[in-house]
Amino acid sequence: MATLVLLRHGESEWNAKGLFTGWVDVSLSAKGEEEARRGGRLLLDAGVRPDVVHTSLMTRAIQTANLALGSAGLLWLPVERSWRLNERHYGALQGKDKAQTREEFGDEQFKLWRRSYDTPPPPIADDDEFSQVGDPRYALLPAEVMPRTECLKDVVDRLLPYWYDRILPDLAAGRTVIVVAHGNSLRALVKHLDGIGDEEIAGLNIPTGIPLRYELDADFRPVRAGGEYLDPEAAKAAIEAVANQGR
Ligand SMILES: O=C(O)[C@@H](CO)OP(=O)(O)O
Repeated sequence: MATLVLLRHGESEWNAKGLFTGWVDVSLSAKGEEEARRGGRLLLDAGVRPDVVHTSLMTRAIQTANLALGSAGLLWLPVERSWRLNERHYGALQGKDKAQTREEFGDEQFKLWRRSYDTPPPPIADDDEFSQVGDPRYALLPAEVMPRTECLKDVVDRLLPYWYDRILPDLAAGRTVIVVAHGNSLRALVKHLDGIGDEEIAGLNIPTGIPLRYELDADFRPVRAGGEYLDPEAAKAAIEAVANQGR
């Protein structure tokens, strides 16, 4: 049996403003910092002690990992970071207000862009102020791999190599793993873990800052579908709030 903990970063400055964020590298809000610290205390209270942390290359996930692990007394943990755990690239929607986008394009299109499995938003132009082309952290990424937009399916495709090559070996070695990432990169991982269908995944939302624990069997399949939030009541309300963004 292996233990895997998934943690979405705390509220970011752009979550608070209701903007599509994607690969734009915004920081946590003060509330998000507190959520991250609380996430660490939840780990401590539940007796979950990760041996290794995996994060994306994005500041909000790295800050969350540091704050959560700091409050759990685990700031020393070995860490591995990868762009493959980044948030879904939101294409030309990056920097746009969610409520205004919904008003301008209608509920159907808004839902498709936000939660459908295989409809990406229009690509972002390389000279857009919210493009990541030229960002030094992606300098080693081959040009043809650098996304200009992504749907959830694209995220599954770029995340799974990291799951199989980097995370599974840690779990197989008996390590408890914590993955600190993003709403949509974690939706992609949960879809894979729980075998959620392409239609059904539209209804799944991940709250900020609340650890989600999975016990995995010998085949690295969840013992209990959906895992277990370490604060189920808070998770319920927060999931609802994510689902209702843009309304
Ligand atoms: O803007 C984003 O990058 C994501 C996560 O914050 O938003 P959504 O939940 O709308 O996919």
